[in-house]
Amino acid sequence: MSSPTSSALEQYKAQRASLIEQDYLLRRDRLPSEVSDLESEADAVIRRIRTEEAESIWSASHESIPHPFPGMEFLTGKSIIVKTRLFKILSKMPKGGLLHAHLDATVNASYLWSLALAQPAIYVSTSSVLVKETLSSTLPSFKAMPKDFQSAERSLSGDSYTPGTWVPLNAARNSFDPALGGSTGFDDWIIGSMMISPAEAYGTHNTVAKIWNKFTNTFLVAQGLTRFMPIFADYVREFLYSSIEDGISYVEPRINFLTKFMTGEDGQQDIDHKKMVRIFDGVVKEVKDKMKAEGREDEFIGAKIIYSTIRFITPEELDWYLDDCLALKKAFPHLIAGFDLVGNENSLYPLTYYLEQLLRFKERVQKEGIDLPFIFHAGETLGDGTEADQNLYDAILLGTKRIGHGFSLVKHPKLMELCRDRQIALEVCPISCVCSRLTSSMPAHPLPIILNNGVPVALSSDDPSVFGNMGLTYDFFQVLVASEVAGLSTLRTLAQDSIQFSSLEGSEKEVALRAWRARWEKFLAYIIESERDN
Ligand SMILES: O=c1[nH]cnc2c1ncn2[C@@H]1O[C@H](CO)[C@@H](O)[C@H]1O
Repeated sequence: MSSPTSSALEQYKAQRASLIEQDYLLRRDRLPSEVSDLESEADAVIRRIRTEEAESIWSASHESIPHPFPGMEFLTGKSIIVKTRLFKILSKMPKGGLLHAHLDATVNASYLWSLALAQPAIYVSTSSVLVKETLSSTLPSFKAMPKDFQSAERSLSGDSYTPGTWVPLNAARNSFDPALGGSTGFDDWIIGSMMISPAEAYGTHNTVAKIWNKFTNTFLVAQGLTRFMPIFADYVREFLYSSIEDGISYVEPRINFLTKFMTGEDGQQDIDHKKMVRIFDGVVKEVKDKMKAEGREDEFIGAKIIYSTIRFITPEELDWYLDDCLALKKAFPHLIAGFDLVGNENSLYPLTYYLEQLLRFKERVQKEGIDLPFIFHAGETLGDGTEADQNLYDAILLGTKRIGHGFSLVKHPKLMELCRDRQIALEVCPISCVCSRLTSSMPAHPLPIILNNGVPVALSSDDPSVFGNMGLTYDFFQVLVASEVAGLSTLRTLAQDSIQFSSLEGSEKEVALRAWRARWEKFLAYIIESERDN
């Protein structure tokens, strides 16, 4: 066989370099022309650490983690992630906005538990007798009771316990059967009921349908605690401060308004949605004022709420929630950013089920000149052509401002084009996708396809208290280690999109972007400095 001529080889190499260049120039995760010298230097540091750690930390043997690799399934890989220098560096990164998180799943479960233990009004019950074999699958229920409530029981775990009876929380904890682990076993049981463990996600519940059952239960448990007014205010405060601590400067949580009343301090269920939003507003103001007093106002721009209810209600009930959302928007115009329907798209009603109501609402807000867009979950599914997948068509036709998840979007060329042309951002939640069994690991996640087709992306944590991916550092870490092309400009693009496509308005957005840019420059300097000190 004769070899190619040297001119043919040279020509091929030139063509190859040009093709790579043309391809890279179209990738939003690269954009080489925008990079400053400082960013270029910091990027080189990040890449070197990533390569080194792939060969050191990720190639070492770790107890009970048989095949570690960068971007591996999160729940098992987390204990390795926190050992890396890359993680420490990313924890200092200014992340921009958090645009997709369900409020009831935003605060560390252990912290929520400590808030609950400090409330004597809280009672606990179970619907069946507790035995060792079924403990982890038996759910605790919580309820705040009025002061004069008398309980017939002091223990959940004794033979005499009648299922469904309310027991004071601390009494139940102190008397918890030693055979079930005593008070430590009690704490572990409760916290385990609000989180997803690796054994559940990758073993017992290793399908989308099974993990959704566990996932839904975590909310049932947590909401018994978070929707008690004295806890609610502390919860929101902790959500804001822990986000700020992680470099997040703006949050846009989805709040589930399905339940019409929250329980007040006196144990009466009489805190309506208006009072609840007023509490939220008060905490946001308090945190803003405190940050300002500390000269740190550039670290926290504020918060807005995406009003949500669950897609199992009837169309008639939806009318009530839409009216309620509109009334809240009128009372708190600076706070209510949009409307969404949440819950498992694979098993609950599709958007088309509510079409009449949604179209009528759209017309009404337009007529009244109110800015209250839909910000729908859609396409959070492995389905192709299923109702869950087709929610993408309806979300776009109904004028959704962004798309929550949009995991199946990449299968639809026309919809990808529309999202790019209309700049409909996707709220991409990588760790959530891994935990909810949509993808096995980060290298298999379609994020680069979305990004490089010009669709804006706001990287989000979704349900951090359930998955343990508190803040946004873990999600940014997974993105950075899952691709050789990804670098600091990828992270910068994602952070900038999260502000650009937030519900912040005109001058608010400008202020947020300006503050973020200044912090980004400091972050670059910090990376370079940390390398010198290392
Ligand atoms: O990723 C998600 N997709 C759809 N619904 C969700 C997701 N995460 C949480 N919720 C839903 O939000 C409600 C709590 O406010 C719960 O009903 C939960 O199922």
